[in-house]
Amino acid sequence: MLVTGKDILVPARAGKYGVGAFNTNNMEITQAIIHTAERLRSPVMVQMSEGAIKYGGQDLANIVIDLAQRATVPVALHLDHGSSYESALKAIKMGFTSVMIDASHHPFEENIHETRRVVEAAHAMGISVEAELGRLGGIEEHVVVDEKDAFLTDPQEAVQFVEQTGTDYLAIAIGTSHGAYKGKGRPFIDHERIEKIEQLLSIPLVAHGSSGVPAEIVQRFRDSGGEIGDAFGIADEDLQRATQHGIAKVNVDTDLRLAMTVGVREVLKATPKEFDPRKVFGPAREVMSQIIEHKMRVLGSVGKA
Ligand SMILES: O=C(CO)COP(=O)(O)O
Ligand SMILES: O=C[C@H](O)COP(=O)(O)O
Ligand SMILES: [Zn+2]
Ligand SMILES: [Zn+2]
Repeated sequence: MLVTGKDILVPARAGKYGVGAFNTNNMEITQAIIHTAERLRSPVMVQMSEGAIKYGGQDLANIVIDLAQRATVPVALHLDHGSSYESALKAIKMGFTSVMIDASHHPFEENIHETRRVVEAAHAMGISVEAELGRLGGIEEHVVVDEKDAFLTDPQEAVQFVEQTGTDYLAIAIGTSHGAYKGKGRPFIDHERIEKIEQLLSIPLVAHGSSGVPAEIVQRFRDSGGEIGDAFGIADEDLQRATQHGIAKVNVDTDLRLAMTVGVREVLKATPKEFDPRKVFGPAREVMSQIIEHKMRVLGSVGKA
């Protein structure tokens, strides 16, 4: 069933488990996400960035909405990294049930102002809101953030931010970063910071940049002709600890990008004469489903629907 992000994340925070928020860019990724959630009786959030909206538009949003409405587990359609009030409102008009306003690159007061505008409008329409405070490294939807410019979320500032904006859930910078290169080796996750924020805030917390970038998928990517450097993701143990301390929404995009691409590359490498799109793109769904299942088991959302 199609629900709001709050309907999914408030129980997750209370139940001390995480819910995967998986980015989609096409039908096959959407099917892998929602069918796996259905099979494992797990709530799930399907998210589209502004780039995905540009790529798939209302066509793709409608695929998500239709699969979500026909699902028997809770599914939210979420705008990932919305860059403006207008972008958030446009997503709501498209049928999104949760929107992020990411004004974390603006000065604190401006972030508050922009976020509060979106909260007031979204709440008037019964839609949930995610905001962000602090700055991840890596590449975000609209800006490249050099590691030196990244900064972790200040717990006291987070309290003030939530009080003044009314956001339903808050993305915090805790050491994760977007993309396949999250640092040399295991990224450092500031669990002390998470646990301080957990004590001060009762709303669901969000971890961006939470792909695990599994070595097995990276190897399959290389073996099927892909080129990738020293790729590292967040460790399962770090995610499990974070979900015990307030992290309820866990964002995953890179892992599905790698899995989808591995699925396609392996078909094209093994059967160079193949040109049936169903045979080229279809097998990737299974590769993605395995990644999604692993994440749902790590986060503890299996059976929580
Ligand atoms: O944060 C994300 C989407 O908002 C995705 O992070 P990854 O790049 O680690 O998948
Ligand atoms: O955080 C960003 C997401 O991974 C989406 O990235 P994208 O803008 O390439 O779709
Ligand atoms: Zn951001
Ligand atoms: Zn993100």
